[in-house]
Amino acid sequence: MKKYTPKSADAAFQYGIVRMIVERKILVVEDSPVVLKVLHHLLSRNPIFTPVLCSCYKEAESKLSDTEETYFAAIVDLNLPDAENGEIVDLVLSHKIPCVVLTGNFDDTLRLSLLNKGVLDYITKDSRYSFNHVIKVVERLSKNQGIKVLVAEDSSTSRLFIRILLEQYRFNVIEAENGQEALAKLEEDSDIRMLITDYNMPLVNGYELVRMLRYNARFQDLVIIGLSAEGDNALSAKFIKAGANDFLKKPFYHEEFHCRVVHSLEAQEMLETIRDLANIDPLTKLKNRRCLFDEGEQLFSNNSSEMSVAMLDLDHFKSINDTYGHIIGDELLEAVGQDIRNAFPDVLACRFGGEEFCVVANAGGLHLHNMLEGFLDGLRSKEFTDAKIVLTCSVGMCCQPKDSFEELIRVADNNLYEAKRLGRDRIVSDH
Ligand SMILES: Nc1nc2c(ncn2[C@@H]2O[C@H](COP(=O)(O)OP(=O)(O)OP(=O)(O)O)[C@@H](O)[C@H]2O)c(=O)[nH]1
Repeated sequence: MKKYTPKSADAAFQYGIVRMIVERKILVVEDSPVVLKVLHHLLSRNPIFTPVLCSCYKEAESKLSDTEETYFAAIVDLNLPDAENGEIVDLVLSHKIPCVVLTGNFDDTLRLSLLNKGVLDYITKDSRYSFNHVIKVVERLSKNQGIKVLVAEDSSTSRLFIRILLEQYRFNVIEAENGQEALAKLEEDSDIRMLITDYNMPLVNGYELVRMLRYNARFQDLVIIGLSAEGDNALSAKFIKAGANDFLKKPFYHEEFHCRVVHSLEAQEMLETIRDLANIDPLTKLKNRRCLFDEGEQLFSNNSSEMSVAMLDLDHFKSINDTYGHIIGDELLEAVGQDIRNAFPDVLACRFGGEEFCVVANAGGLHLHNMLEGFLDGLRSKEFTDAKIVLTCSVGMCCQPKDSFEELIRVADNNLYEAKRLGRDRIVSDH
């Protein structure tokens, strides 16, 4: 069974695991006040973006001359009143800022020349969806920054070309000269999210590499794109049958390259979001009961003799709901979820149901007992919400070896009832 961990920074944000927000300034150069207003509104909806608005070339030039400021990306109107021939694009690119071009009319030749210059996208202002598309491109850039891509390719020229294309989209790129080196890098660095691999490589070729990776459950979420020189028409199917997500024939046009890279990544991210939704309790942001049993059984099968389990249940929670209402009750559960994540950082901590939680440690009972004491002390000394509500919690532990994971839970649950019977706010353990 698969161990669940949120992979993307976005998922981590969504589930409240990452709290720090990094501000990213987006330069917007556009002479139409209406378009400026729309872009400002759309960008401001994402808390990490700070739009910096300019209505002409001169204003943008002056902003960019301030060397203290760094811009994450720029959205520019191609035809400005004081720079009618797209000079703004060269200005922005000369500062090495990723640039999205907005234009009033579509011109295929101009579009190609701009993309060849290194512009990320060329978008016509023909409907309100165009502006959403611009924001999507900038958001994608922001996500890409945290994504490590391994390029496995024996030709240094090709490797460099692919690196440049990926870095244009702000991916974090690492390289390997052959399949064997790629495999070693993937084994040692679990942060690599995507592999772009050539077919013809010494030692281990791209096809063998993909097959080896897909045999290993650890690499099931790795996004793989195969590359090959022109000629072998059967190769694309071969790569995809071996488990690659997509395939590109060289020489490829860089817009197609980016589309395929982003498309494959987004498909994978969607899958992970669905998995997050299936595994994380939305209120407490703790793993849910189904995840507890999946991961708990796995821990048990790896090391059943050194396993300890605790069941935690908030005391008199019904009277808190009755006194303050369910909304406040929910706020408390949310805050307790955060406290549990903080108090048990390296162990499996889940919401078992209602106001009951379960913590599973792959270690002896003493270690878990100490962590639980710390958590209960923290809870007693805290006042929740404006109503200064004090919470306590009863805990049942099972630390003696048992025949199954379910049996560990059952014994911990019995001890929890004993803790309640003895007056609550305490730990009852079998150690
Ligand atoms: N607000 C809120 N309340 C919940 C949620 N899940 C369960 N509860 C409430 O938790 C309370 C649990 O009550 P009981 O099982 O009677 O236990 P208790 O009042 O905590 O008493 P002891 O466990 O004996 O200390 C019930 O009132 C449930 O409605 C939830 O998601 N939100």
